[in-house]
Amino acid sequence: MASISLSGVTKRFGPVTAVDDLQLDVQDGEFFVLLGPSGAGKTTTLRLVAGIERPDEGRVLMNGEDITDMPPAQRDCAFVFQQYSLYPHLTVFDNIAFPLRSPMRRTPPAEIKQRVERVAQTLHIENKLHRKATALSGGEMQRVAIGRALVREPRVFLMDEPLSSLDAQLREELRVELKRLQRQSGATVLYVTHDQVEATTLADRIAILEHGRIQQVGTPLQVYEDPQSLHVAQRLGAPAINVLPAEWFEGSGPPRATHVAIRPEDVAVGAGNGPSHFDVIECSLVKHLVVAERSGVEVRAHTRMDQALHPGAPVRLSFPPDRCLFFDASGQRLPV
Ligand SMILES: Nc1ncnc2c1ncn2[C@@H]1O[C@H](COP(=O)(O)OP(=O)(O)OP(=O)(O)O)[C@@H](O)[C@H]1O
Repeated sequence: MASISLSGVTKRFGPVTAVDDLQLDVQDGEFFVLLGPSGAGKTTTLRLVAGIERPDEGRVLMNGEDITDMPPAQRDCAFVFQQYSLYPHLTVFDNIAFPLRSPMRRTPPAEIKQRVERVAQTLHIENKLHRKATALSGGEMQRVAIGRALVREPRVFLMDEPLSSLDAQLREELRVELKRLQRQSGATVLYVTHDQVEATTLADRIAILEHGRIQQVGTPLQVYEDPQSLHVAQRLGAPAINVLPAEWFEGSGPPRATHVAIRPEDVAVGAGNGPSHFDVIECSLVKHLVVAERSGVEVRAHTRMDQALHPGAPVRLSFPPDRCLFFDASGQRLPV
């Protein structure tokens, strides 16, 4: 396994700067997730590490060695794509065995058999090995695609939204399996997603990417609890963090604050009328979530089981100052 570093890496496509002076350090054995919206530069970053793209500026290092000019085949990275690009005319066994049979590897047949069977067992597809790849469900096909990466035991796994084409249940199952496999093998994984649930459950560390730049790096909890910008604060959390007008907090925050944000679980909910009352718009008993409104601003808050609220009823919401995050007009976090 290996560490990966990108140092001052920029990649342009004509007028578009896809990756902009990127600084990234992924440690050996780390599950590192790049999270960001469409067009943020996530796929380009993976392709730069794989060697499919060449940076316009900056260097790519693996285990400290400069690999910027090294061809992809020599980098020993296994790529798993969003679409399971299997060979339809081959069986599951032959699809998984494919990388071991490349002229560069020349693995003996007995070893191929042993490795393919081991990987198939890990992914619970051992009884499908002799089927054609096309005779599988979507979830099974994606397992085969992941198996084809695992069988190689590469230095680094690069995974580009590998679960996004699957239905919710399969995605969850495979997510758990991927994490277990990575823990057991100690593999270095650089994983791209725009799904925050996937990012926070899989990652040892997350980088939030936007416009080709890293906004913040940290463990999921660090990024969730201590976002350095409003953009990052809004990236993690479902329902999303509440953003409230600073006028509601006059005197209790930094004077330069233009936005105040608070997580739904930090809003205190009390029944009844009062000077700070809101109108309930919606409440979900299952999720203990209330949506309330005042002066056109919607606030989401978690309620207790025993709080009987209904649409149209008044509710008192309060925002403990120690749970509020203050941001300036450019969206940067302000110290309190
Ligand atoms: N080969 C290319 N030619 C031209 N522009 C490109 C190319 N590859 C990427 N881009 C542009 O670079 C930017 C970053 O693209 P990239 O695919 O890395 O984003 P992403 O974060 O992976 O997005 P998505 O989640 O939609 O896959 C986008 O504006 C995209 O249109």
